[in-house]
Amino acid sequence: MILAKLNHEQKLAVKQEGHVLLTACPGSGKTRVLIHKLAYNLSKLPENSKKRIAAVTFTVRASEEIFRRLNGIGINSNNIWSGTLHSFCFEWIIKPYSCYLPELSNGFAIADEAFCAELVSSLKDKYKLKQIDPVNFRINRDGSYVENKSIQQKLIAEYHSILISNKLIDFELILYYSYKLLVTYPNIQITLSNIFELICVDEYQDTQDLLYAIISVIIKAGNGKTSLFFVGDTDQAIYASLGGVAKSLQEIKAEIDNMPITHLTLTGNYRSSQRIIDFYSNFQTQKYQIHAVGKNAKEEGLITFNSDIHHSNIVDEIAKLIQLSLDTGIPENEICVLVPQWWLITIVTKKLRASLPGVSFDASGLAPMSKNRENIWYKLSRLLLTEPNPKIYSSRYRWATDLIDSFRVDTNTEFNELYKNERDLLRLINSIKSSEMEGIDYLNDCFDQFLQIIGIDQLKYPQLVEHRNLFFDNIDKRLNDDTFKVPSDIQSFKSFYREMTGVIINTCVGVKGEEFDTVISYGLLNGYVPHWNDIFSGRASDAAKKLLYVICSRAKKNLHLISEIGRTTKSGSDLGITPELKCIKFEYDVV
Ligand SMILES: Nc1ncnc2c1ncn2[C@@H]1O[C@H](COP(=O)(O)OP(=O)(O)OP(=O)(O)O)[C@@H](O)[C@H]1O
Repeated sequence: MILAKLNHEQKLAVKQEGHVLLTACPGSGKTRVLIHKLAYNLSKLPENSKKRIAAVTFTVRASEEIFRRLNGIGINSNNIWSGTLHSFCFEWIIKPYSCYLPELSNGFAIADEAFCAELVSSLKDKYKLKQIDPVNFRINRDGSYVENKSIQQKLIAEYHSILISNKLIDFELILYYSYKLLVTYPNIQITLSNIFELICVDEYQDTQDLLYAIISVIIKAGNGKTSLFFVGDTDQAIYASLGGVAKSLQEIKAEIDNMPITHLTLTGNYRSSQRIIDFYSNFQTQKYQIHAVGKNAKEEGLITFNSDIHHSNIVDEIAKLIQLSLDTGIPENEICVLVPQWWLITIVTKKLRASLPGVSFDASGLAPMSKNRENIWYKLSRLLLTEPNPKIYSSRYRWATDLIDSFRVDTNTEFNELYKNERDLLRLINSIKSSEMEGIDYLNDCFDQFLQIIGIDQLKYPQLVEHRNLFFDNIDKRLNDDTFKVPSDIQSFKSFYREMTGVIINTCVGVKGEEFDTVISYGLLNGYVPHWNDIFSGRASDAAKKLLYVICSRAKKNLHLISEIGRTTKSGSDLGITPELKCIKFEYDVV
């Protein structure tokens, strides 16, 4: 029954036992298989089993989507853990076992990105590096730096020692310390392999070496008890310059001591028209035919490429294209505008809102509080900022569990008997209201009311105060950062948690795995796509092809590509059209 909506190949993939590597083209149903694999394996767990199934995703948005979809097919996801690799490591390794590491045994918090960026900037000045000089902060399995230039290495060493002396860890340290804890203490490996009967990794092609290292240690400790399910597409590997490695079957096998892995694939694309597929096949690195098999297969749609528009007119042009789709009956949330750099999201959204006042827009990913995800006040704020609604009941229930756990860790006490279970806690939180209009004032007011009702004097718990200060400091920095121009009113804060119903504005990385009737992508210029980092690291052509492949394969029917003119480098040279796009011979439509 669970598998009724899958084709034969997809069913086989779900039912395949043991370790599996599933690679297939865009739109072939990899995510669908992953969701059903979780549901299928869950259905086989005995009732009241303590076993867990993990789904490690590339973005937080993707893991929320997993829960939403499981909920949609009526699956109780209590035994599923899903989140990014960093949250997996933080929750299952760092939090429970940090006392074993001298660097973390006196307490720690996750460093805010803005704090790290400021620190790196001042260290670059100190070490006489230019602000644009890249520094690779990744750490190898043995603790050495991936970065090989000696000045940069000194900078990283000082950066780490400042973080540690401030009891802070960044994302790279979370991964490295997790790996170190795992290999130093085999009991942790064994415990995790006893907990997890299956570990799924989505978009494996973009994960970094330490992911393979961490997951394979757990798989090996399980010695057959824990299965691995890797899902991805090497043509969509767009993180190479940021450390992503698409390992081959042989390499993955070697990671798990040559245990057998079944390599499966899926054929056919259920998402896009054949015309769109034929267009983006130009950017394929492995040549094979992709056949459209879904309901859009025969759509003609529109495929346009504009390389004449001046960048000062770009918003009007995008607005025109959005209107064009709306006029053909495409709903707002089936239109996506892809910006070349994430900090442009809020600026472009603001301008488009002014240009199309009757259209709603959803700019995701820039919530001012999103950098505090492990902070207890973040966990409380997302419950305060969302309305009780049956559609998100299971998410809010999960967030309440998370809040109860964090409260226990931060205060060493339990919630008042009255609010000890999720339902009572949610009822309490739903009853809290504030008339404050500014996001920060609103949250502060709600936090105070919350503490008062549960009878907690935060001053008695230094960790609560420390985390509250950190939470608001981070928001404050984000709001005051001119680059982001994030709005500060409470409605904007709340809008980050609303279900997306408007035209989506995001980056290519932000919409990995998603699909839209119309995709509009601008900034297709050498220096943006591919990014300078790719150009400097000698991977320009490969990176450009893969980015274009991912961008174009999000579209079901219409695709509008723009390489605007008039954009320059800091030194004033013109940015040219991405060469891999420029050389394509295609009969574009004219609109
Ligand atoms: N067997 C099927 N029958 C009908 N529709 C399907 C089937 N399999 C997948 N789809 C639909 O095809 C679309 C693409 O599926 P999905 O997102 O799982 O592909 P994917 O392989 O993960 O794509 P990408 O690599 O681009 O993320 C979705 O709308 C999905 O619901």
